[in-house]
Amino acid sequence: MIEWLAIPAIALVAAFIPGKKMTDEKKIQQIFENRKVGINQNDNFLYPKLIRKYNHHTYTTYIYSLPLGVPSEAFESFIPVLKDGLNKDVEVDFDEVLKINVFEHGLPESWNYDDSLLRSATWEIPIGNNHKGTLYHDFEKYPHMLVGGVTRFGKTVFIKEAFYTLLMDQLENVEFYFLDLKGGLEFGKYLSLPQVKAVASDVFEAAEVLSEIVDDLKNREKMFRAKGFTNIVDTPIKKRTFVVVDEGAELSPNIIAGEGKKYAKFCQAALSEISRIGGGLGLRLLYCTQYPTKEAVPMQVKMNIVSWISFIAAAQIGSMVILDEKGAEDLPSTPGRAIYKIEKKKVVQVPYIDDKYMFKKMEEREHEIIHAATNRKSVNDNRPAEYDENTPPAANT
Ligand SMILES: Nc1ncnc2c1ncn2[C@@H]1O[C@H](COP(=O)(O)OP(=O)(O)OP(=O)(O)O)[C@@H](O)[C@H]1O
Repeated sequence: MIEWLAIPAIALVAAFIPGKKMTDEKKIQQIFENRKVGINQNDNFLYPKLIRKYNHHTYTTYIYSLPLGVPSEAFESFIPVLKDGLNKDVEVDFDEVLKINVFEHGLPESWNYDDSLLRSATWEIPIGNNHKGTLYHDFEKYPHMLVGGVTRFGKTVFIKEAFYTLLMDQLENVEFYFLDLKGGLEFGKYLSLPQVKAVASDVFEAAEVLSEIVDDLKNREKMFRAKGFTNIVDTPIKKRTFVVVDEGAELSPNIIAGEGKKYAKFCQAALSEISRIGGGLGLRLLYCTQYPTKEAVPMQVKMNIVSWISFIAAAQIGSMVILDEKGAEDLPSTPGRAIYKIEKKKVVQVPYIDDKYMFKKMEEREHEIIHAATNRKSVNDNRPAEYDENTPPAANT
């Protein structure tokens, strides 16, 4: 009989006798044995078998074959055990074989953003450093992003670095609408930039701005249909419109009381529409919340976003809502530490940026920033005459 055994924790301490320095390879083997990771076959207990080992500059990869019948998902819950046992960062991956990367050094506690991270003329933003380098997110491939995590762990800093990067890389082509529902305190100061079209600071203003965006969406849809376009990335249209929502829960009709309720309902419907059809038409949604509940993240928005970033979550349920799997609740309490997920989860340290740095750099390029809007003429050269830069939305008057 074959059975999968995963006996609850047995103290690992015994495996690591003080004074005796065990190699990581031996420790992993010992952990397999202590945790009974394997299957029982005809009275023989079969463990994963090390088939290859690669030494890289800063980490080692161990590759194991698994006895038939061992479910690969079981290794997900095994990661914290390995981390504790080895006292190192590890990454576990399964692709026919079990791959364990053991890293010599932890991630930096903090690192500063600088302009060398910019990738001019792209829609890529640095997500953060992991053990192998800097990861980038490409909004052309994955147009929308859901950002979660408890308060004070880096959501706003992340949105700012995304905003700064996109602005500096695409001065002539980018425009932003901020639903800055913490009173407009974070992004109101950028309203004078021609690329920032509107900053809504409450649910009423948000409804007004979203109504303009949805009207524009309908115009774009009509124009795409007339021209036979299916996705903006395959057209000559260079303009991209970012709608940034922080904090999404402030638009929940179940949370808002009184008069605001019906505006909130409209906002959620509009955001659902943007997430559903906006991507192909050039809209990009960056939706942030510290309340990962179905009230704060409307189902349509959630279903249409396939790239997620979560800072530390208060509980497993929070991680499940943002990332669709657990893990964010176990992140260290380091501001800027996050899990970025598209198909697979990656732990990163997001670069730190502040208004001072952004203002300084924007001042240095003030002339370009201001004149970028006028240079836009050629951007949408393929649009019909009635659809130009002056068609709505243009809430930043
Ligand atoms: N990437 C980072 N690297 C280092 N420190 C960071 C980073 N991100 C945030 N911090 C620190 O954490 C503080 C809070 O960050 P931030 O304002 O982004 O949190 P938040 O999650 O948006 O909070 P809130 O939900 O209250 O708005 C920052 O002032 C900074 O000191």
